[in-house]
Amino acid sequence: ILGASREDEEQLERPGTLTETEIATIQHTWAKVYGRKEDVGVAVLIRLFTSFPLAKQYFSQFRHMQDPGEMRASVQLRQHALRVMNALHTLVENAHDAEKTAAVLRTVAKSHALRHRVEPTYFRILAGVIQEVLGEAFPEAFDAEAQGAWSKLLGVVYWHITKVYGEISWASLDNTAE
Ligand code: HEM
Repeated sequence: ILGASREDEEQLERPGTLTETEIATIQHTWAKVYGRKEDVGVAVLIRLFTSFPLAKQYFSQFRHMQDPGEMRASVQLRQHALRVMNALHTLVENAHDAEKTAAVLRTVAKSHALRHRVEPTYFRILAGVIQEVLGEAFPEAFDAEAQGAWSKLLGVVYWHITKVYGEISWASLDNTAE
């Protein structure tokens, strides 16, 4: 999957803009999630790192950890969990503002490509994990309609991230690394 991903990313179609109803659904469900942002964020990252252990490689302080209990105690993991949740919060609050959305995601994409050197595929994987964990943690709120709206929002996130990775020629950076 990892090897094939780069071509898929280049062919990504721009997702449609969110409708008013979808934005309302996202903001309504997010209010519940955000009330428990630290727990939810940590649960998302633990799921990411246990289901996709290679995703840990980028984190100096827990790349060696196997035990979810040990991960839970990692300050670096908790910090990144909160950063992801805070960024999502900004995106949800500004769902009507396409420029703000693009600007937030540009900053994230640039630092992750240039400084952290994260393969863009992990953003798609993380989007799937977020959707899965939110659906499990809030089954009543995340009905089929909410799942559809969230999948569209996360598609928008991933579209922006891969667009910026493409602009800074991630692929050629990657080839010349080390
Ligand atoms: C929507 C998804 C994500 C958001 C909003 C996000 C956000 C952030 C933010 C705000 C920071 C700190 C500031 C910076 O360096 O830019 C950060 C750091 C970092 N992120 Fe992410 N991130 C996301 C996904 C990922 C993924 C998928 C990975 C790797 C699997 C990753 C790996 C890292 C690493 C290694 C750091 C540095 C950690 C440290 O120095 O403690 N991020 N992220």
